[in-house]
Amino acid sequence: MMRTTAVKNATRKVLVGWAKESRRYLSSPANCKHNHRSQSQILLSPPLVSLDLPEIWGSDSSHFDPHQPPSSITRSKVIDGKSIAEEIRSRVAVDVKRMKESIGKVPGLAVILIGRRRDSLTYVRNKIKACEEAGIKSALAELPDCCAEEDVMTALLKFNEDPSIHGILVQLPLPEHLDEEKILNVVSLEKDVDGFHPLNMGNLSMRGREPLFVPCTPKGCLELLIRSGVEIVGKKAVVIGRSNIVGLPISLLLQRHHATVTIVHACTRNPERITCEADIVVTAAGVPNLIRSSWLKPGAVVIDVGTCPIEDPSAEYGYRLVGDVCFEEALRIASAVTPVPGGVGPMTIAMLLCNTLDSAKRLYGFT
Ligand SMILES: NC(=O)C1=CN([C@@H]2O[C@H](COP(=O)(O)OP(=O)(O)OC[C@H]3O[C@@H](n4cnc5c(N)ncnc54)[C@H](OP(=O)(O)O)[C@@H]3O)[C@@H](O)[C@H]2O)C=CC1
Ligand SMILES: Nc1nc(=O)c2c([nH]1)NC[C@@H]1CN(c3ccc(C(=O)N[C@@H](CCC(=O)O)C(=O)O)cc3)C=[N+]21
Repeated sequence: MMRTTAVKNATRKVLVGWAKESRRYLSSPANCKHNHRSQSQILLSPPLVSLDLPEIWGSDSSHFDPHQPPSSITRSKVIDGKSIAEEIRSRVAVDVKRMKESIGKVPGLAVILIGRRRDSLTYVRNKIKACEEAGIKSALAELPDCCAEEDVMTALLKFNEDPSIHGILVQLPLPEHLDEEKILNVVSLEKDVDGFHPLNMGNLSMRGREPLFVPCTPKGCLELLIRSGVEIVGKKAVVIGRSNIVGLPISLLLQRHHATVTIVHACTRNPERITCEADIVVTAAGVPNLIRSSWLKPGAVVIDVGTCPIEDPSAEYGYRLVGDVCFEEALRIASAVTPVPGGVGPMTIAMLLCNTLDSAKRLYGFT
């Protein structure tokens, strides 16, 4: 019963948010050329975050943060994902505390880690540490590389049924012998904080529909753009990569924010000619130094999702991460660039905490 009310409230919230955003979009002078059309003809992007984050998902890409003075929207050349993520995480922590004090519940995240890939171990460690710092409960199921699909399903079903768990993440990539599609299909839709369930992805891609969760990395990229004051409406955006978990959802999100989006992938001929016309380049290819200065238009904004581990015995864990972008070259020509590390990566984790909190709020009808 309580659950039904909570879901109804959440639905109402989305609708109210949608209507509010519609009004804002239609009344914005920048969009007045649309005003003669009927509202239903306009692709409106409703807010995607129902956490009490700033109203940053508005269709006009302008953002408003009730906790920050407007002067905080500054454009520096290096987009500092680490500090933006820290700010979001501390606000999640405040909300978690408020939830605990008022209803005696905290959000819970379960992570399923299969095998011992070095990078996966680091990411999972970081996610669990971030949960602890935000007051979110975490549970880790570690399975050996050679585990059977059934073992994964058992762990998944246990978390699906556990009322103290509001988010479930199956760390990818999985070992070769496991069927990723089959496994991700089993994650409860209401706990799919990664947003990888086909129904969440489908709703993200369809006009007029709302996913319960938006994938963390794509959401983090948009958050970085919006918080850095980058205008998206009507801009030419190029996304490099079309994977289900990064490239595709990023392109869908940019489209929801009214960018004109081109997708570049491994079979694209002459990608450089396409990227050098873009106002915004989001790259998620996993190819170190793919993006040279000749690939960029002067003044472009560059979001580097790529994280390639490169052997480095002098680094703490024996490797360091490099992005897709030749950072020094990009700095010379772009108006803003995200670094690797310290750009999109920390935002992915911050968005995971947001989605987990959001999930718990939705379940308990807590606002
Ligand atoms: N910072 C973060 O939080 C995260 C970072 N990542 C990183 O982002 C990168 C991409 O991840 P993911 O999407 O999972 O990787 P995938 O390998 O699944 O996808 C890579 C995509 O890039 C395309 N691609 C590969 N090489 C080229 C090229 N030379 N030119 C143009 N396109 C190319 C591929 O094209 P095609 O489809 O034709 O094969 C594919 O669509 C990786 O480095 C990963 O580590 C991933 C998740 C989160
Ligand atoms: N189900 C699932 N969901 C994911 O979101 C997911 C995944 N599987 N598999 C792997 C990719 C990769 N990913 C990153 C998360 C954080 C950083 C991150 O925090 N990076 C830090 C550095 C990390 C470090 O090395 O210490 C940075 O860029 O500054 C990077 C990458 C999430 N992924």
